[in-house]
Amino acid sequence: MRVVVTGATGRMGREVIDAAREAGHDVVAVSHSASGEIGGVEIEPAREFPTLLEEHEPDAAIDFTLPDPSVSYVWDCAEAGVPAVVGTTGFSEAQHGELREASEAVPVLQAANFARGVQGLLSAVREAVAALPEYDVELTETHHNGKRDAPSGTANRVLDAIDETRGDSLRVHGREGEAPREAGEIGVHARRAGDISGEHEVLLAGNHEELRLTHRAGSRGVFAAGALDAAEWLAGRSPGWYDFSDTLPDSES
Ligand SMILES: NC(=O)C1=CN([C@@H]2O[C@H](COP(=O)(O)OP(=O)(O)OC[C@H]3O[C@@H](n4cnc5c(N)ncnc54)[C@H](OP(=O)(O)O)[C@@H]3O)[C@@H](O)[C@H]2O)C=CC1
Ligand SMILES: O=C(O)C1=N[C@H](C(=O)O)C[C@H](O)C1
Repeated sequence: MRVVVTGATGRMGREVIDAAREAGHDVVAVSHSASGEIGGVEIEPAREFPTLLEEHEPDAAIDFTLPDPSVSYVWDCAEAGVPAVVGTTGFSEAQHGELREASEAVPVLQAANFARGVQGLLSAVREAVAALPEYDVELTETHHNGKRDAPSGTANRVLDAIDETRGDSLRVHGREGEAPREAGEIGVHARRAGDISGEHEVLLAGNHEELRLTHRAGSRGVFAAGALDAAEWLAGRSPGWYDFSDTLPDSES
């Protein structure tokens, strides 16, 4: 497969380039800030992105950047007919709308988390919340100190899954001062420290007991591998909006 990787010098960009090269894929690395070489691949300037898509005719583009450049890269993919895998998080509703609009022209797969275990976490959370409707729910996510968006994209996805199961909840982001817990609210806590790849814990408590559902990514390689799997799956699909769960085995049936 030939992949174009944007945000080449970022934490995830580097990881995807290394994983893609290791898997024997042909990589075009794109950066808005750097030149030279990365992971043994020559860096191409972001301003040339549309031309690079035309020249290299990649099977897919993989983007882990920031919301604004991500939307712009996906529009270029739509123009060039290149499938786009988007791992970037922190989009506004309007930006999400733009990605969806672009997916009318090309296949677009956006996922807040490319770790397979997070799909398991989502299923387990839905089941637990349905089985324990009266229990208090709190969500804590922990990431490295360079992360910009909070709560994480995955945390928002988990919160949406809870709401899909038990109806819209009040999300309380941290607590300070006089802040008694209200029935049904969900406390959301974002911790930033060191180089933690990503941890999400959903706590359900009631009836003098606790249930903790936790996903912990052991390294960023997990996300890179998932994004590459998604790119292989997406290449050659019809235009449309896809989810990472669509790529996993039991969704093909
Ligand atoms: N879905 C998932 O599984 C995962 C998602 N993420 C998400 O991926 C995103 C990136 O994370 P991470 O790699 O840690 O972040 P980094 O800050 O390390 O990398 C982001 C990169 O984006 C590029 N960039 C920044 N500003 C611009 C701009 N104005 N125009 C074009 N490119 C720009 C830069 O690369 P360059 O200068 O080379 O262009 C930068 O290094 C985040 O939203 C994060 O939440 C992270 C991990 C897993
Ligand atoms: O920024 C990160 O690092 C991560 N971001 C994603 C998110 O916002 O959920 C996924 C993962 O947890 C790592």
